[in-house]
Amino acid sequence: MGFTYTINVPATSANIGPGFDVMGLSLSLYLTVTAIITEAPSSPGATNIAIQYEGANSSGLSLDPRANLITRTALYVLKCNGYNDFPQPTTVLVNNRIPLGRGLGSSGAAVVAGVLLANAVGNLGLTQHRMLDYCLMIEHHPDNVAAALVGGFVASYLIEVDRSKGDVPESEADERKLRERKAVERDASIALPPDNIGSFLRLGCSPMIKAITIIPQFELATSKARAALPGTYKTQDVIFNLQRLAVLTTALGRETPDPWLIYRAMEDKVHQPYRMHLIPGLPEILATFNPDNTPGLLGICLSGAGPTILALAVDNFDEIAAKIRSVFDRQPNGGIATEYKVLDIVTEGSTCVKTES
Ligand SMILES: Nc1ncnc2c1ncn2[C@@H]1O[C@H](COP(=O)(O)OP(=O)(O)OP(=O)(O)O)[C@@H](O)[C@H]1O
Ligand SMILES: N[C@@H](CCO)C(=O)O
Repeated sequence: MGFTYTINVPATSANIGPGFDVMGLSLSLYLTVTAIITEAPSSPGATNIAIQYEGANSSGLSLDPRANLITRTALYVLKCNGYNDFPQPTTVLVNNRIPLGRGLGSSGAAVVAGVLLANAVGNLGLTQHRMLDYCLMIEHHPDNVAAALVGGFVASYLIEVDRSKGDVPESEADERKLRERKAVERDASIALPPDNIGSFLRLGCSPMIKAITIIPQFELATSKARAALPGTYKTQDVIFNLQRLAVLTTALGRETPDPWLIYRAMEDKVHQPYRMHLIPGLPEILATFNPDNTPGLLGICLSGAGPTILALAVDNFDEIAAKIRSVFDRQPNGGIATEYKVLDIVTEGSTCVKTES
C-alpha cells in the first residue's frame, strides 16, 4: 500500500504591463507533478527521489533531484523542517505543459510545485502564506508565484528582508516553528524564510476576459531580461506606471470591460521599453494594435519577462492572434515561428490531491 499525490500548478503571466514584479494572472495551462510513494524503507544518504519528465522542452532539464528546480525546492523546504532527504522512496512524474523560458511562469510553477511536494511528502501542514514564504526564498519576485499559488488576478508585495541570513523563529508556540527551530539548530547553514515576507490580494477579473498568448519559438531567460533593465528610473516614468496600475487593478474586474480604459492602463514605461531589443516585433506589436483597429482587444503587453505576448480580449481571439503572429512572421531572416493559445484566467490556484494506491 502506498500513496499518490497529484499536484497541479497553473501557468502565469506576470506584470500585465505596468505592474512589474507586482501583478500576475493564472492561466489554464498546467504543470502536473505526481508523487508516487512506496512504503519501502528509505535508503540513507540517497535523496529517495526518481524523476521522470514529459512535456515542454524537456531536453535541457536536469533529472538530478538536487539540480532539478522542482525537487531542489522540495529538498530545501524539507531540510528547513528537519528532513535531509525525502522521507520515503518517491517517484516524481512531471508532466509540464508550460513552455520554458517564454514568460509564462514556468520557473514559478516549478517552485510552487516543489513547495507543495515537500508539504505533502513531509506532512508539514504548511499554510498558504507559509508556502509563499518558501517560494519567495527561491523566486525573489512575487508576481508569478503568488498568482500560481492562489489563482486568479493577483497583486502582491514583498517585505524587504536579507534572505542570506534567514530567520530563527522567536516563538515556539506552534509545531511548525518548533520543527523549523530544531532544523536550524542541527544545521546553522539553513536559510529559513522569515514569516510573512510576501502578501497578496486577489482582485476581480471579468469572466468575459480571455488571455491570448502568442509564444515565439525561442527562449529568453528571465535573468537576461532583468539584466536589461536600468538601475534608476525617471520620476515621470514611475508616475506613468503607478497611474495605470491603480486603474488596471479595478478595470479588469468590471463586469463589462471598457476596452480603451484597459488598453491605456496596460501601457508601461518601466520594463517593456528596455526589453524591446530582445523580442523582435514587440515595438511594432505594441504600437500597431488597439481596440479601434482590432475589435475584441482590451490590451496588449509582454507576458512576464517575455518573449510571449499577452493580449487580453473578449472576442475574435483567433483573429487577434493571427494579426500579432503576422508581425513575427514578417521579421527579417525568415521570420520568427510562433504558436498561440487562447487561455482562460483560472480562479483556482495550485492544488494537491492525495489518493491511496
Ligand atoms: N517543470 C520544470 N522542471 C524543472 N525546471 C524547470 C521547470 N520549469 C522551469 N524550469 C527551470 O526554469 C527555467 C526557466 O525559467 P525563467 O524564469 O527563465 O523563465 P519562465 O519562468 O518560463 O518565464 P517568466 O519568469 O518570465 O514567466 C528553465 O530553463 C528551467 O531551468
Ligand atoms: N516580473 C518578472 C516576471 C518574470 O518572472 C519580470 O518581468 O522580470
